[in-house]
Amino acid sequence: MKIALTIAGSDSSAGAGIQADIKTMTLNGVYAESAITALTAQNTTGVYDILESSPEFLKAQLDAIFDDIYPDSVKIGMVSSKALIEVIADCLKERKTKNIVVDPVMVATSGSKLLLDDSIETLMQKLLPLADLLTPNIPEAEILSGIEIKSIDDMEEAAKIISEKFSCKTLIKGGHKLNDANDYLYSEGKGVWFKGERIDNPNTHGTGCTLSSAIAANLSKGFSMEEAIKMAKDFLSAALKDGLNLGKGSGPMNHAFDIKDKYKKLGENR
Ligand SMILES: Nc1ncnc2c1ncn2[C@@H]1O[C@H](COP(=O)(O)OP(=O)(O)OP(=O)(O)O)[C@@H](O)[C@H]1O
Ligand SMILES: Cc1ncc(CO)c(N)n1
Repeated sequence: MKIALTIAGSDSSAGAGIQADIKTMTLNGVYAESAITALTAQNTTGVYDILESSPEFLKAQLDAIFDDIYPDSVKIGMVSSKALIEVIADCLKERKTKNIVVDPVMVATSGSKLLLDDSIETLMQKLLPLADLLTPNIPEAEILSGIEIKSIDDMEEAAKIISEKFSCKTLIKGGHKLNDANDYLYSEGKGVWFKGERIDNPNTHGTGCTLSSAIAANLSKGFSMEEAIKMAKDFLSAALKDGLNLGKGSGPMNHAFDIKDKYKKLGENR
């Protein structure tokens, strides 16, 4: 069995973060491991508190993982402070990790900040150059590229700038902000659009985490970057389409859309 590791924050409502990553990786047929950067007290309406892991404890988690079950791919999500970013960067270099997908999480769907402003520079200098793929949404891509994104042309230009700046492939997600469900990949001098079907579902909590984890899972199974992205988008669309509607805000998707009927009997109320 192939192994994927997520290095990210915990979401107590389990729609995003570590919990979304583990569900996604598992349902995409790989074994999921996790190193937790922070606990968040979070639900569909917002992030109410954050307790960061210490750098020493994050390093201990990573050492335990890499000394024993070596991952075939790594997805990195919420990492809020400089010291944690440095621990991860040092580990990835030392362990010669492959198939690194970085989702440069800055703000949650609910609007809460998940990355400290003064850590963005460290993220750009230390972590992003180690990535094989970056998956920013539009506001994140504006910060990383330094240009404003108001059109499809701007999306293409920003992806090229980011890709050249950090020497990696860059997938800018159209998502809910611009250009529906269409995402743009810039890689080694050429660009390609991934067109998705726009699903009319306000419950998009954790879409970014899910997409990047599914890509990492697919890379660990040996698929090419373009195949991995295409399959990840199909998985995400199906999870959104299932129409789960939980919580008072932007709710989670049903990652288990494919197997829900298999266990239905066991879960039925008397
Ligand atoms: N309504 C939708 N229908 C289909 N695909 C969608 C929809 N909304 C987002 N997506 C897709 O979901 C993926 C994640 O994009 P999105 O812009 O939501 O990421 P994000 O803002 O990083 O997510 P998060 O809200 O978890 O931080 C992209 O592939 C995007 O095209
Ligand atoms: C822990 C965590 N990571 C990432 C996101 C982005 O959706 C979130 N809301 N929570």
